[in-house]
Amino acid sequence: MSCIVLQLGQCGNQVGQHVFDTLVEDNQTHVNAAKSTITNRSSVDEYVRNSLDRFFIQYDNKLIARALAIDTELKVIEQLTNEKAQAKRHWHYEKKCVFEGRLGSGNNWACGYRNGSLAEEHILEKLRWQLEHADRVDTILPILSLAGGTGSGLGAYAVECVRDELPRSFLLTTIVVPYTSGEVVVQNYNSLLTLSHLYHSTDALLVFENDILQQYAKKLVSCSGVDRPTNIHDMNNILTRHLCSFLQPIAKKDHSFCDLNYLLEQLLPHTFYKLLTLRCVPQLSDQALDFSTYKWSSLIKTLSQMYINNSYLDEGLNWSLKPFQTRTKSLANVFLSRSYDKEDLDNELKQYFNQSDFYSSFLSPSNYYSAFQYRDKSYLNYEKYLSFVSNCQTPVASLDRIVNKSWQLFGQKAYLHHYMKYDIDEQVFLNGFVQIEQVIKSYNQL
Ligand SMILES: Nc1nc2c(ncn2[C@@H]2O[C@H](COP(=O)(O)OP(=O)(O)OP(=O)(O)O)[C@@H](O)[C@H]2O)c(=O)[nH]1
Repeated sequence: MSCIVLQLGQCGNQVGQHVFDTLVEDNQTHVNAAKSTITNRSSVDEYVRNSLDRFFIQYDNKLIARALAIDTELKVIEQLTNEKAQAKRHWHYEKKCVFEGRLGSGNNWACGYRNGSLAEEHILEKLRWQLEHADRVDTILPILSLAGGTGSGLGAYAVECVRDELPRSFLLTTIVVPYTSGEVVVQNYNSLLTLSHLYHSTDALLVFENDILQQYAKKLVSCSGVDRPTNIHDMNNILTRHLCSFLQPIAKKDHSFCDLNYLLEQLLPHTFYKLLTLRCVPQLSDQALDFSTYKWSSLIKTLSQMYINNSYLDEGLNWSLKPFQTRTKSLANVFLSRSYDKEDLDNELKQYFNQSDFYSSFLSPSNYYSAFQYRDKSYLNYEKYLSFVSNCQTPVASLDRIVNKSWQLFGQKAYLHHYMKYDIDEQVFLNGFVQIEQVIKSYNQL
């Protein structure tokens, strides 16, 4: 089974490149592990093979990313594909799968969407090239930011085209929510329009928020003992570590690897509930990792307290909150644990996560969560790594903020003329409001 990554706009391309770097890095970590640590070499070889087949075309000893890199500006694409950048990596992009425009979309969703319609044939041609080089493509992974013009507008258009072209493939879209403030004035309009279009055309939306990524990056930089400001690279590192922990192979109880679609089916019990979040532990800087040991019980306890606090971070938690005071409810959950140790986590997970207060009342206890373990290799350079993917209420606060801020502008008809120039009229906005308000309401009723 293969996956194709659709890198859309500046953010999508920068994050997408990090994703492939991280996948390759994870596939290589066992090479340096002590021989005694790896007790099942053939399973690890199978893991690496499985990951490479999923994300790379292997040709003539080279790894070609199963990716489309699409932007309407040259800058980022050039940075990704120039010879110097390609020479540093163990993998590269196929030139035929790169599309760069010349004009950008000027942070205007409507302009991006129009650019998407102009680029449709080029995008589909590149997609078909990738399809021809895969035995079976089950999952398409678009990555984009909600706020710019290209990722959001052209991205929304491209995802609709892919949906029409591949009606049976799973579309899992990674979205990056802009900072709450300090960016472009129309970011909430762009976000609203992107969300409402993607909610139609994709099966699931995996939500990352720049405010949280920045807070997380600050925490890691400050505990690494280095005095420097955080940058976008730190944030993308965190995002992709989370994301790849979900994308890399994981085993079922019978030790066979499961497809990504199998995990997604566990997480999407109802077609209307598409919002996924990822919480991972431990949250340590690379420098701190070398000096840290931790137990599964403490990782699971921390994760449950993060959930109770409705927080993505393990810092600043209110430890006195009890499960009945949980600030979020969920509809479906998946745990993915990776390590070299053979411990079974079932009892620990039960102790902390068999809490009816965590879940929607629709759920029966047997459906609270599913757990998957891989115990023949750890993830990257972590001794143990636990990822918790959840279809829960957490992202609703961001959606609510986007809708409210958009209403404030829309009420005064502010900036609408920028959108009308590209045939996006008030009705398109009103449809977007109705749709996302319905999503918020449905999640709030869980
Ligand atoms: N996490 C993260 N956010 C990014 C990155 N690059 C841009 N952003 C965010 O993405 C939003 C802007 O979107 P971009 O992807 O830069 O813009 P674009 O989609 O290329 O659109 P145009 O510039 O209008 O052509 C802002 O919220 C930025 O904070 C990145 O590498 N990582």
